[in-house]
Amino acid sequence: MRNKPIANVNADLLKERKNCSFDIEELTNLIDGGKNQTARRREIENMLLKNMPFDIIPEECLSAKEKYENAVRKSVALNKIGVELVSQVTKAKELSDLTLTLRRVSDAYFREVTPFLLHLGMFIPTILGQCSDEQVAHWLPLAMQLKIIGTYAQTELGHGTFIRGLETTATYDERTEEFVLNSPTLSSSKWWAGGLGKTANHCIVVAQLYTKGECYGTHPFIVQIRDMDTHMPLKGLKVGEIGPRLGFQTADNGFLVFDNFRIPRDSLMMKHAKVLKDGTYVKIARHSKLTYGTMIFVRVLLVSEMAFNLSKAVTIAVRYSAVRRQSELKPNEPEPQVLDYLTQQHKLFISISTVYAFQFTSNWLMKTYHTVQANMKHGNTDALPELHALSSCLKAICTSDCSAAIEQCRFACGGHGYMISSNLPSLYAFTTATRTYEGDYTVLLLQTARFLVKTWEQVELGNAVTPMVAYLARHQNREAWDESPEGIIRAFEAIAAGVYQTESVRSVSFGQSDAIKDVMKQLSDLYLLYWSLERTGDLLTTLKSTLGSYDGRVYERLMEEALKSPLNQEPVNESFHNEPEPQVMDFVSQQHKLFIGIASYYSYSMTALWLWDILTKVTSELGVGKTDRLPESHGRAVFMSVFNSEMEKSVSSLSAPLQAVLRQLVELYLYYWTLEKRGDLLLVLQSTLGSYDGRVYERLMEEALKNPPNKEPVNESFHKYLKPFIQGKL
Ligand SMILES: CCCCCCCC/C=C\CCCCCCCCCCCC(=O)SCCNC(=O)CCNC(=O)[C@H](O)C(C)(C)COP(=O)(O)OP(=O)(O)OC[C@H]1O[C@@H](n2cnc3c(N)ncnc32)[C@H](O)[C@@H]1OP(=O)(O)O
Ligand SMILES: Cc1cc2nc3c(=O)[nH]c(=O)nc-3n(C[C@H](O)[C@H](O)[C@H](O)COP(=O)(O)OP(=O)(O)OC[C@H]3O[C@@H](n4cnc5c(N)ncnc54)[C@H](O)[C@@H]3O)c2cc1C
Repeated sequence: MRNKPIANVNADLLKERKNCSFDIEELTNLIDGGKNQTARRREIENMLLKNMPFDIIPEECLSAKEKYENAVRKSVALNKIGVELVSQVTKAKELSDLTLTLRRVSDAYFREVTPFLLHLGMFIPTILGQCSDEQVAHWLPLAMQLKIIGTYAQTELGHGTFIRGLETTATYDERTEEFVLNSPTLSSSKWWAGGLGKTANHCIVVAQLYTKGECYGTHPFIVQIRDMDTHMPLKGLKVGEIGPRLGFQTADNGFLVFDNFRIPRDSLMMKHAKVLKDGTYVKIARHSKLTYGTMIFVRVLLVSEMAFNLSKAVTIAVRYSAVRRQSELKPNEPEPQVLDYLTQQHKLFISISTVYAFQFTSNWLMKTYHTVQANMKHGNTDALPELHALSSCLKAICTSDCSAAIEQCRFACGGHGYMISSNLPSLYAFTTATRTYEGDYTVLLLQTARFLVKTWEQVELGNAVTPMVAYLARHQNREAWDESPEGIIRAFEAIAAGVYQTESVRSVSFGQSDAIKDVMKQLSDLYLLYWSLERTGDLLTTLKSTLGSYDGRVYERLMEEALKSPLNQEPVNESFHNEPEPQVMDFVSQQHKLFIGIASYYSYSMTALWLWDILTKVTSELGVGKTDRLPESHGRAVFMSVFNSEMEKSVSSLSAPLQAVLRQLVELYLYYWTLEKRGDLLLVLQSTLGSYDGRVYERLMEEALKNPPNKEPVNESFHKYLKPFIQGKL
């Protein structure tokens, strides 16, 4: 499809393409996984192009209700073709290639996401990973042919991260051989599941399993929630749409509340545990966390999702940068393409290399995932902790880097990048959510840290560890890892870039031409160099050590540090008397995210007052500098010094405690910005989360109930599209 010559191509773009040092088709084959896969992808793309309805009015110009209905209309058309194609496939590998192609092509039809994302991304994988063989035989064909539409409802108003804290209960009633589902509190309302608000008629519900008076922890259940004919919510359920959000606007994320809702015994997904008719609980799993399997799978998928989304953003930004000309550098000469500015290349090229870093790592991670799954089928769960640690940190880093890089791509497109039609805002809104869902960034990094600490203990005991973390043993050897720049960078490369380097080298080592190898090597080097420079600060603090100080005062420093510990500030810790659940505010990582916002507010207010008086002078000072780093540091220094001095002037008349707090804020601001470069400021609250009375869950539910989609129990798109589709009449 892309091979056809296109009329009226911008001359600058043509020129750039002519400059390409390698055969583009060869690289396309490499990305697709081979010539045949490229041909198959193009065949499917062409077929979809012929058969898919396009938008008549741009999606972004529709109302929320119209957006949803339009998304259902397009999804149903796409699903029809998808189901047909899937039914022709006989081999597992063909199915996974086809699914990936459909996933990629489907993105061309949605500015936002399809309400079927959770059906495909989590409902079907959970059936495969959590059901017994008999259950798979029953549910999978229904789900694959979209005779039922499902979602995954785990998160509640009160708990998302801490799964063990979920409050929804499933209590077994042996008289009727049913489970009774209940939402005992407001905070136990299921919240967020995609497709739940209006589309799904089935739902995987994660609930605390009770039988014979004992709680056995969280388990997944497969539950019908809407009537198959009328689509009305079943009796005993309150279900609706949660309200507008940053992105995911057409995903109809929903809430679900249970009131003595009864489901058959075999609704429990029984691969890893079952409840017998008489209520006896039988554990089958060899590892206690196997019920978390779908999350690992989606974390693995997300690495390739991020590669794909960033590849779209950087393609947009690079093409536009080739077309866009700005600023007359020499009189009477044409303005340069913005792509020729070094600063522009600095913004963009790292994203290109990041795409490849993510894609190669993702291919490797998916293979690792399948190997671990195959071993687990034979009863070996040894590699699961490492897979969990790997998928956690790779998911956290790639989602975070991807959304930051997409923002850079938007900045690189100037004002036009802010237009919804550029697609950059929607790509950002989609990817920034991935940093939170399927496990919050910080929480997942802490899971990996936990694994590394345990591994370190093994290393110290002299025990063997897996190849991926063997560097921990090597780095006990001071010769291999000294504090010279080379030593530090060596350590950093080994830790952070090992997979990418080896995988990219392996993938391009045969078959590929020298031209492609050169480009891949350049991208790989750029990625390594960029991150060793960006994170030099992190690497240097590795020496922030009581043991490794220059003066060798090891024992004095150990004691000094011990005395600073907050645990030593009170003789008896309150957990001796009771064990409260921590507020997330108590996590230092959370305070790190929030307190700088308060300090910044004061800094900006003080500096704004001061700036007003001496605007002219400062404007000329801010103009200095040839790169963006220098003026950024200059601006930051102005904020710091003005904040410091102006605050000092204005606090002298205040009470001592208030003075102390304000001075702490100054210190925090200064200290934070020596470590970080960015921070957020929320000046106008208008927020369900930040209300003065702290009634967060009540306000979230109140707002959700005001949501227009909840004013009608069944959306008209059910009768128009969904029902005829499910009944095979479309
Ligand atoms: C035909 C049509 C065409 C269209 C085609 C389209 C095709 C579509 C295909 C693909 C689509 C791809 C896109 C997918 C997008 C999907 C969208 C998803 C939307 C979002 C969904 C969600 O968010 S669902 C909810 C997710 N929730 C979370 O992730 C919660 C995060 N919390 C946790 O994971 C855990 O609670 C925790 C890890 C943070 C803590 O758990 P817990 O308290 O139980 O454990 P401990 O901290 O006490 O640790 C105990 C011990 O267990 C280890 N451990 C923890 N987790 C795991 C695990 N998962 N596996 C293995 N081990 C685990 C932990 O390390 C500890 O080990 P120790 O040895 O004791 O140290
Ligand atoms: C667009 C979107 C779609 C979603 N779709 C679904 C879905 O389909 N199904 C579903 O079940 N869920 C879904 N979710 C929910 C999602 O999985 C959770 O929001 C996510 O897991 C984060 O949990 P939380 O909201 O409880 O965050 P919290 O845990 O409350 O996080 C708040 C803050 O506390 C910090 N924190 C929490 N615990 C710790 C700790 N132990 N140590 C240090 N810091 C900590 C976090 O880092 C974060 O800064 C979706 C969410 C979004 C945004």
